[in-house]
Amino acid sequence: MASSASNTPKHNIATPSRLSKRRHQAPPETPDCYTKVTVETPGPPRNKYNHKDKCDEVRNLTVAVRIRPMNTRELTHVGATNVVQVKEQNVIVTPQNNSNVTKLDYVFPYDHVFWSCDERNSKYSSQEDVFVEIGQPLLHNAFQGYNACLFAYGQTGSGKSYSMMGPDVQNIDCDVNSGIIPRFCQELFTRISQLDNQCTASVNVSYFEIYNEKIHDLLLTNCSRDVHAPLKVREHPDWGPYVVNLSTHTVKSYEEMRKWLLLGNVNRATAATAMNEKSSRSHSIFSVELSILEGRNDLDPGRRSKVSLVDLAGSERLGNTNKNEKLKEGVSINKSLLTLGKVICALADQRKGTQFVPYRESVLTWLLRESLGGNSLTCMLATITPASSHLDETLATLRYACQARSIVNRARINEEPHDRLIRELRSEVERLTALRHEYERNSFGSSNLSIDNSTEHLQELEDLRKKLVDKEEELKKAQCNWENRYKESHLYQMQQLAEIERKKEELESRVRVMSNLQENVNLSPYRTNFLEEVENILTNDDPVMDNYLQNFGNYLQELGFDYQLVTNNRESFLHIFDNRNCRKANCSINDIKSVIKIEDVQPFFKKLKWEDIKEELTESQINSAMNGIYEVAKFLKPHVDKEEKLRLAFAKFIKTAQVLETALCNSINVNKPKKMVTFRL
Ligand SMILES: Nc1ncnc2c1ncn2[C@@H]1O[C@H](COP(=O)(O)OP(=O)(O)OP(=O)(O)O)[C@@H](O)[C@H]1O
Repeated sequence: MASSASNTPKHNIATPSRLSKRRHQAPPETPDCYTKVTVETPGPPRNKYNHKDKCDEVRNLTVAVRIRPMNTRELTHVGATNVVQVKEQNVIVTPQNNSNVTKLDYVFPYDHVFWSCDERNSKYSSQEDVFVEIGQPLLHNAFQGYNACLFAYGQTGSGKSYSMMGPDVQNIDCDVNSGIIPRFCQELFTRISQLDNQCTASVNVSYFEIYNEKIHDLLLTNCSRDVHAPLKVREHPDWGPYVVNLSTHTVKSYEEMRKWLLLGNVNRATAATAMNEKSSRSHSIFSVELSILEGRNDLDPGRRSKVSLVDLAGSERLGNTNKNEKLKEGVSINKSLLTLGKVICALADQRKGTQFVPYRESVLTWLLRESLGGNSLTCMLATITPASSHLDETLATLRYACQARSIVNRARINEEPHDRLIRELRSEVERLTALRHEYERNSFGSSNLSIDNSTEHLQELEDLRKKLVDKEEELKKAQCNWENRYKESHLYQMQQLAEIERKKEELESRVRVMSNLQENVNLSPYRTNFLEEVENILTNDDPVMDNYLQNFGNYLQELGFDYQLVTNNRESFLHIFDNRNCRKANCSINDIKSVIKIEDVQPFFKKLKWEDIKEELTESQINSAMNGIYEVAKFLKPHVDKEEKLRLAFAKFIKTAQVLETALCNSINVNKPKKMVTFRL
């Protein structure tokens, strides 16, 4: 196997692009898998970005391919051969030649190629080699403040979990076989311990899986994952998509981190499939959040980063799965991977003007949005088997991986703008200081400078000195400004907190009042503030219409009058309406005690004080008028903490307006008996 790998590729090596041009010439017996690779596999990205901007890193996705040894099943397959070879950073696929027709090789170039088929071969890449090449840069990026992501992609059983975690996911102690994740965790703490004494670092971890398009927290200790409700994805305006209520755990040592990793691995869904004895059936995402503060207090600059280590489930060909109940699982896994493929395609095509990237079509791609074409430095590890029996999947994986190399990510150092300014000024000062020293050494150390040259150098040196002094001054100012701004914002935060506390209390009292109020009393933000007082004079009890009053009411109606009984806590009144003459009168219950027979009604009426009925307002008229008052009030509202008296006066105004409104609303004719409200203007 190793020897075949080291064979020099045949002369008919052709890049996939050449092959595609000749595809129509392929003989009829060309196997299916060739025609399946319909999209032209891209060559190396022509405009490879590796441009370091002032604050941004614009970089193509780094793509690595790892080839694992053939397993027993593959070796015992009839006609099994090794069809994959490696030459420098190229993977060469040589299709099996069982006819006389000449077949063409496929050559795929990558950033890293790991040949892990035979330990005795000099090209052999161990777990450590893989970590050094693609794991350590992640750590480096994280310490600089960049988000980073590594995801393992490949066919089921091709070695993703082996590369990411190791041969046994439940025994991840760091040894020669440990995968990228345990090594990453261990080295993370080694590096933290080597940080400057002034720096403080904090590490948080989370671990979840996406299983059948549902998210499950893998770090829940006492909760059965079967009954636990799946978590949801939401989008934060600054951080992008995130998992709601996902548990995160602060870890202070590798030992603590290891415990969480092990717990997560145990919880991860595994099931036997026809392809792989203990195949991982879910996509798992292990995230490490690192915050570094360059000093002991909040004023010192800091940076944060998030590293996502993703072990994708293998793409399962449904035809190869022998259990029906696994069908749904396979479909969901394929849906995520299918969308991942679409996303990779769309992103790779961005240069050609494709705008839409279907991130939202699957949970996986939605959550990996920042890692694919966003604020992250991302690496893809594609794993393959060299066995001829899996040629078509291998070609598909290689094509995917090749295409992914065209994806461009734009990463930012995650820091506050003032931290960035201070960092940039500091590095500028350092650069200028070094330049000055260099100049001084060169100018004064060299004796054979001409007079002209030395004057020129002295002038340049002077310029440098000035520039340096200016920058140091600027840095001092920036630090001072930031300190003042911090104090100001701290004060402001405290005020806001007090205000929130006050609002909370107000809200609680509003809720209490609202739950007691009659449903026909309208509420507005200002109205509710003062309803508690009104509440005292409102009553929910209906006025009692005893027999006597009932009789009197009947008399009134016979004579063509309307009436309305109104009551408050103290006494009841009768409003009598003479609609024919557009007038009304009020009388107390005691006043009508003298009316015993219908003949007594007329003299009783004569004694009443009548007043004209003015046109009644409708409820909506009252509401719109009151809304106008409240709108004006909003503009008049005095500033918090300013002019206490004015605020008091304003509060009284609002209160009065609100009481007035309640009274007006209550005076409108509706079917229900009216409440009587007394108010002072
Ligand atoms: N580089 C390697 N060297 C030796 N053995 C390997 C290597 N890669 C994978 N294997 C072995 O191949 C088998 C399948 O590997 P692994 O479980 O990592 O595949 P996978 O891609 O994660 O599968 P799935 O998609 O089903 O999760 C395991 O027995 C593993 O030990």
